[in-house]
Amino acid sequence: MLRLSSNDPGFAEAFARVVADRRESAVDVAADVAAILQDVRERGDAALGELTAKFDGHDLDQSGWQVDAETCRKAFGDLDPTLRSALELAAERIRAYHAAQLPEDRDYTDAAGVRLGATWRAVDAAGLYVPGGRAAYPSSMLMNAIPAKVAGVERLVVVTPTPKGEVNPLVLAAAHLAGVDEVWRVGGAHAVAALAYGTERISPVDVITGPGNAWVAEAKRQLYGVVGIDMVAGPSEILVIADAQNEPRKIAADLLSQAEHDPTSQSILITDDAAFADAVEQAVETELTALHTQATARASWETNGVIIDVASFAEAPALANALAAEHVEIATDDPEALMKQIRHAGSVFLGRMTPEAVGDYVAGPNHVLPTGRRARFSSGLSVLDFMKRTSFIQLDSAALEAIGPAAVALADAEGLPAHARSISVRLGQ
Ligand SMILES: NC(=O)c1ccc[n+]([C@@H]2O[C@H](COP(=O)([O-])OP(=O)(O)OC[C@H]3O[C@@H](n4cnc5c(N)ncnc54)[C@H](O)[C@@H]3O)[C@@H](O)[C@H]2O)c1
Ligand SMILES: N[C@H](CO)Cc1c[nH]c[nH+]1
Ligand SMILES: [Zn+2]
Repeated sequence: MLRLSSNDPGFAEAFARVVADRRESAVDVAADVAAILQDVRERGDAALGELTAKFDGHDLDQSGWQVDAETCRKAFGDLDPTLRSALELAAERIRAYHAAQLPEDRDYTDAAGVRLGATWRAVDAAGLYVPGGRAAYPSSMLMNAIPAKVAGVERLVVVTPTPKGEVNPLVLAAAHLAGVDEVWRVGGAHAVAALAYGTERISPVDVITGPGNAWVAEAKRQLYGVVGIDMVAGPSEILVIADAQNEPRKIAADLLSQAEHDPTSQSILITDDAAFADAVEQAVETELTALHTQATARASWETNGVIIDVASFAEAPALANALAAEHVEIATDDPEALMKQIRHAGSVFLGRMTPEAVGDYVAGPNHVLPTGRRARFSSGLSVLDFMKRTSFIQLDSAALEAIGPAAVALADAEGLPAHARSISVRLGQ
């Protein structure tokens, strides 16, 4: 864990190093991933089977490549009632939030008499990555599948690893609840490759969404263009901006909530009170001992944790914008004032009673969010990631008379006479 103070003479350089390190390629997996993608492209299911045996420790021919719909339905039926209600509440809130994102088609005639518009259509097939290496993620099943359903995608294909061949029943129950069509028991970069290229068993998809570790995130990044991707959603990150009015143990718990995801996860605290910073540092130690995910959270906190004390919160927005973190929690008296100045963040959590973890499960907005400073140019997963827009144009002869000559002039200037001709022949020239 790194302690920094904005009063220190070397602060600017030290903070610049923190910003430069905010990439999941803290482990550089690009070359390994490129080799895996090529292997799956060339050898299909044979490669997928071998890589699953190597990384997840089971033989797909023995354990089964796919989980059928009846098994998912039964997993849902067998759920403990409390867990079923929790899953249903999460699903309802996620559905309601995403339904409001559905875009409207446009169709109008402008002043020149030209009819213009755009229609939104869903992709035919979506590949949904549901992580499952260190922990199982039924919540990510809902966060991927519900927006895809709302968008109107016809084929929803889930890939999810089942380490040692063990399937998590809540993940299957969530697949049933969300209306997923196929569940394949493969994970990692190889599963993403299978979705993009297709294999003997898995038909390719048009868009791949969802979160994952460094290998999954890098595979999506490299496959962009072969398929659509939502954005790069890698190991989780949290930036907490908190004043001394908070209880240190609560802020410590918030920092560890993301540290426990992955040893390469990143948790940062900005505070305006050095004594509070000390107290949170101590509280993290106490909280860590209570977690069964302690080893991962400790590795993450020790390697990537940062506590920055600033002279005033007026310094915080610039630091937050440079970090462009996946999650930003603002636990101060006037969170709104700081939020207005934060331009780059995946999602912002306002006030002392809004822990980031509530957004991971039940708030409604999507928890699949850009990491590695990509909130500078990407947004969280939405219904629009499963849709694309087609524009349309219609002219009558009066409209063509109005705007056609300008097009002819531009086509001539570009040295493209056939373009000019296709317009001028209709203008009677
Ligand atoms: N940004 C977001 O929106 C968001 C949301 C939820 C979860 N997450 C992140 O998802 C990740 C989940 O990670 P996870 O590991 O538990 O599950 P995962 O499913 O993402 O990855 C597990 C798979 O990685 C592959 N793998 C592991 N080691 C490998 C190696 N050395 N070489 C090649 N492949 C290897 C294996 O196939 C394994 O099945 C965490 O980093 C978490 O922070 C991010
Ligand atoms: N915090 C993760 C996004 O970075 C989402 C998640 C799912 N389950 C728990 N947390
Ligand atoms: Zn989380």
